[in-house]
Amino acid sequence: MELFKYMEKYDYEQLLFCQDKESGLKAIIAIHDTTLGPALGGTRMWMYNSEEEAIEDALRLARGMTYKNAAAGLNLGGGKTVIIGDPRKDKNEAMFRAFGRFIQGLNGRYITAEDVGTTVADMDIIYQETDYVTGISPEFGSSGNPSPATAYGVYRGMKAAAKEAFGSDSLEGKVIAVQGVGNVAYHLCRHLHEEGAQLIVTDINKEAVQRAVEEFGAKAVDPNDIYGVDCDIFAPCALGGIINDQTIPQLKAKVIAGSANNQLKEPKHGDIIHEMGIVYAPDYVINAGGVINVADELYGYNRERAMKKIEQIYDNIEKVFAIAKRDSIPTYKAADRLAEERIETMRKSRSQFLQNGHHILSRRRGR
Ligand SMILES: NC(=O)C1=CN([C@@H]2O[C@H](COP(=O)(O)OP(=O)(O)OC[C@H]3O[C@@H](n4cnc5c(N)ncnc54)[C@H](O)[C@@H]3O)[C@@H](O)[C@H]2O)C=CC1
Ligand SMILES: CC(C)CC(=O)C(=O)O
Repeated sequence: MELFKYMEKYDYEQLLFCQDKESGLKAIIAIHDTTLGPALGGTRMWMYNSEEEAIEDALRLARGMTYKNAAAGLNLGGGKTVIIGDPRKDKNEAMFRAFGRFIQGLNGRYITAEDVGTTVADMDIIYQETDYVTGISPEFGSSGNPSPATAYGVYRGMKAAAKEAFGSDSLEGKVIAVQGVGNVAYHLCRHLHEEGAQLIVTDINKEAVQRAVEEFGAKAVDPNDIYGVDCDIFAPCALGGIINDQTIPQLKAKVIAGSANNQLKEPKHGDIIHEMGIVYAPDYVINAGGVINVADELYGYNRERAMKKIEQIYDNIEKVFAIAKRDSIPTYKAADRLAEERIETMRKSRSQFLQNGHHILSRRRGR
């Protein structure tokens, strides 16, 4: 990949490579856009097949955070970190302390949190080195694990999508196929079960599947079979790129609404599902509950205030559908328009984030 060419194409600000031999840290921090404020986005730890794959993931996820934070109405820009390694074997305290010092060196341009492969315990270690970390333990007055908040936002957004597709936002009796029943989807399934939905689940982790079967009466299917099951709603809650040339012809759902980041393999797949009449709730709008929750820590965490904002994901999804109709475009493009319009409006009145400017972080310093 020609890095500067790619960064120029999508207007990235900064890409950092952080290495610490003693602890084995190999981290890539990507900062996409700080027009709205400091870049906030989680840290993913994953066994990438190559450094190039890790860089691509960091860049793509960082840009997604710019759009997610903008569409959610947060005064935050977009960034993300990937750490190369096996989260089950390669973690150690020194690694996250070293990573925390690298973040501190950015002086507030980037704030981290959890993502796939990292936990509240990891954020607590990072917090020993820097204030620019969220999703830390409630014992520190913070919001803890963002997954239940993400799940609640997806549940609210799914209701809005159901209203668009079926004329009612009730999920009672709806058949919902959930791909991946990890941290987010476990809580999502709980909300759906409580509302009387019928669940079909899959996961490569058999224990996770068993838990959903036992607690929510879900029916289990093999991972390859989830796309073609008879259902009303498909909820992708594992990894990205799963709406693609191979999976689209199998889909029977009328709605796609789930937590996974970067669900569309390529933009053209958003066009294809639009033409098929599938109501797609764009990933970064529906899965913003976690970032809304951790971002509230920057004001001194208030759960009630955060949950109120997460509830509004229902309205944000409705806004996206309205723009899609107004401009006769697919919903994934409408979401981009919502985010870009907000960034452009703000760009006119402020430029890059300045730590010593007046900003939410200046309120946090006195904590
Ligand atoms: N945790 C959060 O608050 C947020 C998560 N997301 C996104 O939501 C998705 C899920 O996140 P988490 O629940 O935190 O991750 P997780 O790692 O706890 O759950 C993902 C689950 O998917 C399963 N899985 C992986 N590959 C699979 C496959 N091919 N078929 C079926 N299952 C498979 C895993 O075994 C795991 O149980 C990710 O894409 C993440 O980036 C987005 C916003 C916030
Ligand atoms: C705090 C995280 C849930 C934010 C993030 O990285 C994401 O929404 O993907």
